[in-house]
Amino acid sequence: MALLTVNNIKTYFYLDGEELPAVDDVSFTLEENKTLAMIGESGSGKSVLVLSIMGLVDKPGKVLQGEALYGDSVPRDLLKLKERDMQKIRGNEIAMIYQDPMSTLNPLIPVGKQIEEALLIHKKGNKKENRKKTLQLMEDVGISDAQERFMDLPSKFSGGMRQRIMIAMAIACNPKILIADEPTTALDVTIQAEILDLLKKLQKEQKMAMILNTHDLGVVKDMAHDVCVMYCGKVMEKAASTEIFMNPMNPYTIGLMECMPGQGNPKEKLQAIEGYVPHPSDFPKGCRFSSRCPYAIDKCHSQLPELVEVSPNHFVRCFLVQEGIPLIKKA
Ligand SMILES: Nc1ncnc2c1ncn2[C@@H]1O[C@H](COP(=O)(O)OP(=O)(O)OP(=O)(O)O)[C@@H](O)[C@H]1O
Repeated sequence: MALLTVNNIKTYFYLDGEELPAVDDVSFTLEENKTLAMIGESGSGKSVLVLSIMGLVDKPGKVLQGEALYGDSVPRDLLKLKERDMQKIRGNEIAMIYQDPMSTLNPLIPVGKQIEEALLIHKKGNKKENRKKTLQLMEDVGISDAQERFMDLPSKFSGGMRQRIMIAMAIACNPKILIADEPTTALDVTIQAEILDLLKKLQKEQKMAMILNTHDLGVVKDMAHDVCVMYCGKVMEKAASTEIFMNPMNPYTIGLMECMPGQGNPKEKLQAIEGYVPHPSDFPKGCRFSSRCPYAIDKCHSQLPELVEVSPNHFVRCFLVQEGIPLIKKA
């Protein structure tokens, strides 16, 4: 069942007299207890999208349109809630973790106190219960000597351990949705796997739904039930994860797959998508990927394709796919 239905969100930034479409008409559904991965290179709009849903976009940004219908029986539009009501949901029913734990953790306050604070803000229990719950949360996220480490400052912990503390804060109030924005990007590869395993375990135990922003298809394959591929503020492809990996259709998705280690002959050099993600002030006139797409035809440079359901629950934004034109790379 749908827990969050996002319809047509547009979030633009206004800088130096220019209008910058960071998130441009994005829609998706997050199912209860499921993980939806948002994948795309840096600058594709993943962070701005989740900040828009959380009501955390500040000037010069503005959410111009859309709805984020949250809840299963009587859904409420998060974008229309008063800040006071949104505060009750943020950190309580919908929690977020970021790439850099130090941007969330206060360096001057012991970690145990910070986790406890997350419970206090939402008035969860009395002092004694909260202390017990905090120690349990620390154990749950893999800090085994919780009692001894309760009063330690964040600086006493490694990057991976800080991320565990941030996860403990995020899950303290048993959120229904956890938004993880590049949660492992800043960590060593071995630690990344541990944090992802932890998120997977907690999601199952706590029956949370999760939105996972990442630029790493390996993470998507391992974690996600559903996938949205984003590029330059637009959804390029959307389907169940198994379908995306078996049958990627959009040239951008195919490009991302070709960059993924372990896809082809291990002796061969990894492919890369040529060029860079354009800045929003410089998006191509037609399909946003047309300036880098190895298959682009004339039409792709002048018209923007719609996102079309090409098979049940598989949506693709590409003229070639929609018109059945075979993808042939230009020499
Ligand atoms: N405060 C801001 N002012 C102006 N432009 C912004 C601001 N925040 C984001 N943007 C622009 O919005 C676009 C989308 O950025 P966003 O951070 O959402 O991308 P992303 O896919 O999450 O990438 P990353 O993983 O690097 O954060 C980018 O072009 C970015 O430059």
